Amino acid sequence: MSLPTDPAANLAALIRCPSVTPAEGGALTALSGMLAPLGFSVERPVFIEDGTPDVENLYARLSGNGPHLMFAGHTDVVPPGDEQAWTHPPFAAEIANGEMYGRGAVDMKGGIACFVAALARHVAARGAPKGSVSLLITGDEEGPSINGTSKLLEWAAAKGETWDASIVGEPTNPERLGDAIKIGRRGSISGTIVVRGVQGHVAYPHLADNPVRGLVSLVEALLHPVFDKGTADFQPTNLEVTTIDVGNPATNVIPGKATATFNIRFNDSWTAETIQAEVHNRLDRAARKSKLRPGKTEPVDYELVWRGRASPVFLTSNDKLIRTLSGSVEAVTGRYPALSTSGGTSDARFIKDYCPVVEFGLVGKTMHMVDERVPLDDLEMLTRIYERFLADWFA
Ligand SMILES: N[C@@H](CCC[C@H](NC(=O)CCC(=O)O)C(=O)O)C(=O)O
Ligand SMILES: [Zn+2]
Ligand SMILES: [Zn+2]
Repeated sequence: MSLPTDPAANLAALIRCPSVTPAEGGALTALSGMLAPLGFSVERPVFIEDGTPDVENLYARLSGNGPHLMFAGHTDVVPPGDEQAWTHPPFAAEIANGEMYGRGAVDMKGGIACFVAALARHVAARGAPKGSVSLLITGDEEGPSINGTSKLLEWAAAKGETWDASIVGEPTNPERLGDAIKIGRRGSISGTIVVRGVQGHVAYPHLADNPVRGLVSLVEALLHPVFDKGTADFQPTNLEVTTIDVGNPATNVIPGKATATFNIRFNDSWTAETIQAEVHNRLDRAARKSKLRPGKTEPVDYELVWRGRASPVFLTSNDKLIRTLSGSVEAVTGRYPALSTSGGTSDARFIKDYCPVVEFGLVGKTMHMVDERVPLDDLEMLTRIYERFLADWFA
């Protein structure tokens, strides 16, 4: 039986599966077909929760004597957007000028394709790894992330699975392969402020209470001063207001209600609880200020609703894992990668509760864009990095 040693062939098969989140789209079936000849046992649990789409996931395991390495990632992809705007169709895996085009090429079917190719080459050259390898692949990373990695980890752990280390194949390099591995991520939390006023006539403001005035004071208090200036390991905390909604079509009516939603990316000077407390303090102080509400003595009538689950900030401190992966990257690219914690959250935030986790994948420049694409040379180089890592880790 032929082994899936060619990362470009693996990736083409995956891209041709239109697995726009939360659809499986055939991608997990294609992946199962690649893993079976390598001796993996494959399970595909579906997780469900009210109010969220059902999602199919994959857990594949190759058992051996020695440490257990988990490769984690996702086969779901973001929608292609305007398909006419693509130079090559988003689910065709066409190659032009040495690059393969397609949704998921770098985020992150490409990482999965390379890891499978690396495993296949390892098995072909050296036989089965001197330990256990599992692939923990979700179809719910680009979606709500409710029926994906977190439930898959719980499900596998409940069956007695334990892991010694994990590598996540998300794109981590800003410009060139070898730029950076990710050893942590900032936390994330979102909230909505609802300000209630009194609706009335614009020409009779003393009879009304404009909630927009109150909301502006509250939002200003969240934007200044900055939360911190960054830490040794992380970028500064940033808060972005993502939408302000009043929905008032009339120009002569003071509205009765105004809302603002924000998202905070916080570093390790905070926890979800301490950043929430800071936000509450700032809002309470600002609610008592009357600068924008002359004549009003009562505080702004507001409610703060936290949305969804907070993502925790985390930093991996396992030197052996970081040094092994960095060494494998250097051995193939000639460059020692920076240890980065920049960017958004990833499913590593769930894995860190089970074992040390680091991330390394392709160059992320075109992820989520029209014409997402990957140089074939990068696929080959990432495969060699993963193959080297497998050899180094199990050594
Ligand atoms: N949909 C999920 C998580 C959203 C995760 C998203 N992460 C990225 O965009 C990764 C980009 C990078 O690697 O820097 C985010 O940070 O928002 C959820 O809703 O929880
Ligand atoms: Zn991704
Ligand atoms: Zn993504």
